[in-house]
Amino acid sequence: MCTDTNHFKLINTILPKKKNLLYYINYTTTSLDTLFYCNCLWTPKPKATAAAAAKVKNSHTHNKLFWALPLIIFEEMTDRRVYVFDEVARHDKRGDTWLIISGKVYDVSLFLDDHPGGDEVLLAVTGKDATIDFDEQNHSEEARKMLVGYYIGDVDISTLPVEHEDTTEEAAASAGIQTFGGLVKILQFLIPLIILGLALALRQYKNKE
Ligand code: HEM
Repeated sequence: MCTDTNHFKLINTILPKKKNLLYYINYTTTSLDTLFYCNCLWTPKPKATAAAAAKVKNSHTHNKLFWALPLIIFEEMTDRRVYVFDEVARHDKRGDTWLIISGKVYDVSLFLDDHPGGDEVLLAVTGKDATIDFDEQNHSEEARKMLVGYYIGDVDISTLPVEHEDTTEEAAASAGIQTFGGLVKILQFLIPLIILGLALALRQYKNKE
C-alpha cells in the first residue's frame, strides 16, 4: 500500500475519481504490465510474469512507475463489453449489484452504502433497467458525473425485455387502433341487420299501400 500523499495528489489530478477501477498501465519504457487501483493499492497484473511482478514490488520501480504516470498510457481494464440483458439480470443481489441506466450497465455493488438515496432503492432495481427510476429522482449533475465510476459496459438493447406498460404514446395509439378495430367488427355485424330491418319495414309499408 502506498502511503505517499504526493502519489495520491498526482493520481487524483491525472485520473477521474473512480473507485476500485482497475487501470492497465502500458509502461512503454520497460514494457512492465501492471495494475493499480486509484486508492494506490498496487497489484501486479494477473498475466504479468513473476519477474515483472517482483519488479513492481520493488519500491524503486514502484516510484519510477508512479512518477512516469503522465507518460504512460492508461486503459481501463474493467472488461467493458456488451452484455445481454439476461447476464445483467443475474447480478441482482447485495455484493453483486448491477443495473442499467440509459443502455449502460453499472456495477454499484460498492456504492450501496454510499448512495445518498439509500441502498434499498438500488437493490429494488438491481439486475433491471433502472433508467426511469433514476430519471424520476431528478439526480443532480454531480450524481450523473458519478455514474462513470461504476460503468462496466453496455447492454444489447435488443435483449431488453419488452415493456408491457400502456403509458407510452405508442401504446395509447395502439389501444386506439384496437378500439377502432372492435368498432368496425361491430358495424360489420350491425349494418346487414339494419339493412335487413329497413328492407322489411319498406316491404310492410308497401304492402299496406
Ligand atoms: C449509479 C447510479 C446512481 C448514482 C451515482 C446515484 C447518485 C445519487 C446522488 C449523488 C444522490 C444525492 C442527490 C443528488 O445529487 O442528486 C442521490 C440521491 C438519490 N437517489 Fe441516486 N444514484 C444512483 C442510482 C439511483 C437509482 C437507480 C435510484 C432509484 C431506483 C436512485 C434513487 C435516489 C433517491 C431516492 C435519492 C434521494 C433523493 C432525495 O433524498 O432527495 N438513485 N443519488
